[in-house]
Amino acid sequence: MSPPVITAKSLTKKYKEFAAVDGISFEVAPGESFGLLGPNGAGKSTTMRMVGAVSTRTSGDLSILGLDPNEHGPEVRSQLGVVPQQDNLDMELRVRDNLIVYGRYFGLSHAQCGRKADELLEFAQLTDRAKAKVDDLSGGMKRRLTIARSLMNDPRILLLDEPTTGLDPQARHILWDRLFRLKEQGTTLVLTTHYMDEAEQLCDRLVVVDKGRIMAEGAPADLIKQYSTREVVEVRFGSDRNADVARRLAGVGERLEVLPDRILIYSEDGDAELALIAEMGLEPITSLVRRSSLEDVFLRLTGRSLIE
Ligand SMILES: Nc1ncnc2c1ncn2[C@@H]1O[C@H](COP(=O)(O)OP(=O)(O)OP(=O)(O)O)[C@@H](O)[C@H]1O
Repeated sequence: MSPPVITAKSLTKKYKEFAAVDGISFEVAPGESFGLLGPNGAGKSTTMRMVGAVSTRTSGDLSILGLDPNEHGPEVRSQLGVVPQQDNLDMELRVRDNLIVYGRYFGLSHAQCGRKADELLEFAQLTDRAKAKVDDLSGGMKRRLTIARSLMNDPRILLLDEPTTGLDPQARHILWDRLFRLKEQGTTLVLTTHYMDEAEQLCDRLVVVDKGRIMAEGAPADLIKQYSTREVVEVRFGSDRNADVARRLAGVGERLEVLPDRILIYSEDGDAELALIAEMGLEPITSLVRRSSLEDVFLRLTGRSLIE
């Protein structure tokens, strides 16, 4: 097996006494799509900044492509593509020129920059916007341009911090499609997200992080198998009846989770549990049976919902 492209051991970042990242360890294999899934404030961006060689660690070990980013910052950065949480495109420049200027930073000739920019505009489905002002692009287009820009230096690893936050569903799907394409081409992707569906779609493997620590690690499907049941029944009875109904439901399904607005029943067979609820004479206002997701894994591990 090829050696990992990223190795973190007991990686820690403290701000004064507060550990934003608290001793996390993980490895990323070449060509893998690896995710950090966790709620706001979990320490995902802080981890990404250390991996991206723009922030130094307080303790622990970190190796990126065999190099310590604390000692070889520029060399590490030259081999990475970075898509930050907030687009930081140059608003003064036209779409294509954003790519050209970025390529020049990396020492590409003007001709090389032009060729690469055209290839990446095609990839980002922005060819017909090449001469547009950045300001006139939609949010999804800006994101795609930021990704195109991050690829100008042919990075070996692409770091994406919350790539689709703030985008509408259609724009997210176009972006996911582009990231799938990169994955197929063998680019190593490391992404942070607080969207469980994004993590399930894009990540071969992920770590669930909360309060600076890793709570679990694995492929999305394996995590769901390990920490949840096959199905979940979501029933709403009205928040004033929740506690009372939950008492009566004790023993139904394998496990109950009582949230302020609904009750979750974890079960291998959701329809059977719904039938049981009906037999008990309980009439939910709404009910649905769905597949377990990473949201359920997070709830199980932390007792909290991913998006609060
Ligand atoms: N420069 C800083 N000084 C002090 N505290 C910080 C600093 N940067 C981050 N933190 C704190 O560290 C914790 C982790 O922040 P981080 O941005 O890494 O979280 P996150 O998981 O990426 O969430 P988000 O998606 O909201 O950025 C938070 O509690 C945050 O307030």
